[in-house]
Amino acid sequence: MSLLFVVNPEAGKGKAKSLIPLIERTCRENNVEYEIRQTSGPGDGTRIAKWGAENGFKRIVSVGGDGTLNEVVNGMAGGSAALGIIPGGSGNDFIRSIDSHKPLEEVIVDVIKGIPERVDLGLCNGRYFINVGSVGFDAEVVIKTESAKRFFSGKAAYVAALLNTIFTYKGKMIRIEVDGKAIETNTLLIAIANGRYYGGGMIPAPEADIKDGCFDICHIRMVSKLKIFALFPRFMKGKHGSINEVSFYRSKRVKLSSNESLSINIDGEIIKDNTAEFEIIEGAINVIFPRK
Ligand SMILES: Nc1ncnc2c1ncn2[C@@H]1O[C@H](COP(=O)(O)OP(=O)(O)OP(=O)(O)O)[C@@H](O)[C@H]1O
Repeated sequence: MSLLFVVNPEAGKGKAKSLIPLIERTCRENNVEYEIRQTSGPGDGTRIAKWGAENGFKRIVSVGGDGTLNEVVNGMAGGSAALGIIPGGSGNDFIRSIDSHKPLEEVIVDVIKGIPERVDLGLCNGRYFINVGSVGFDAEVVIKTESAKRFFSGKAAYVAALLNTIFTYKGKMIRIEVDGKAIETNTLLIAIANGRYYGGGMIPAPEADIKDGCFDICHIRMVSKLKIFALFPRFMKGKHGSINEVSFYRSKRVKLSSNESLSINIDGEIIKDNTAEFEIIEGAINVIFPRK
């Protein structure tokens, strides 16, 4: 059996790269053939994973955060190789949905010995995602965090972006088509969830299941700034369901459109478009699960 490790050397401020000696040692100890390739910039994870899928690697392993994982997924979707995940980024939200809280050494052994199981993927405007797509407040926070990184590091950049967004975000008029119904409303955010956790462990859709063939969709209508402060801690814990402005849907497809350009957050990466068409692709990828 051959494994390909796709390592983003920049992920987690070098954390993913620092795992290379441990990966090499664990593979040698387990007598498996392996190859390690490092990404050289955005998009390279997709290219390397595609190359691996076309060249007979049975297991392709993302070593980085959710951005690297998204790129690897886009390179191997539709093929028969199984996806392994080693958390080495600053954001490692998807892996929380497959419930691995083991030490990294054991995670690497799991990637070698774990059993692959079919998991759903989302497709948005032609691009695959494995975790969560969203539009609105949280996508603005992602954009602002990137700019804040010029002045602050890590968590401080995120907190600065969050506060800035709370004070400046005015809502987005979005038309939402789901299950043959359409609503148009001023929206705080809409999250289209395959995985259960995003944005550093927040829980937009507490019932989301990566194997159920459906998205869990959380829509929150625009609320006052004061209410955003009240809502936020509940959203973090997935306890926002009883709030009036919150609605949940479960569906295989959802279409969002607006007269303005929408910032669409796909597994933490932003794309811009006036429409976002989401479709679930049931059992589209084999993911290696940790051994019990
Ligand atoms: N060699 C490289 N240099 C710079 N960026 C890279 C390199 N290789 C990959 N990338 C980009 O790094 C991005 C972030 O990676 P990832 O999300 O895995 O790590 P992270 O540490 O969790 O990052 P962040 O928290 O900043 O999103 C990816 O979208 C990828 O395109």
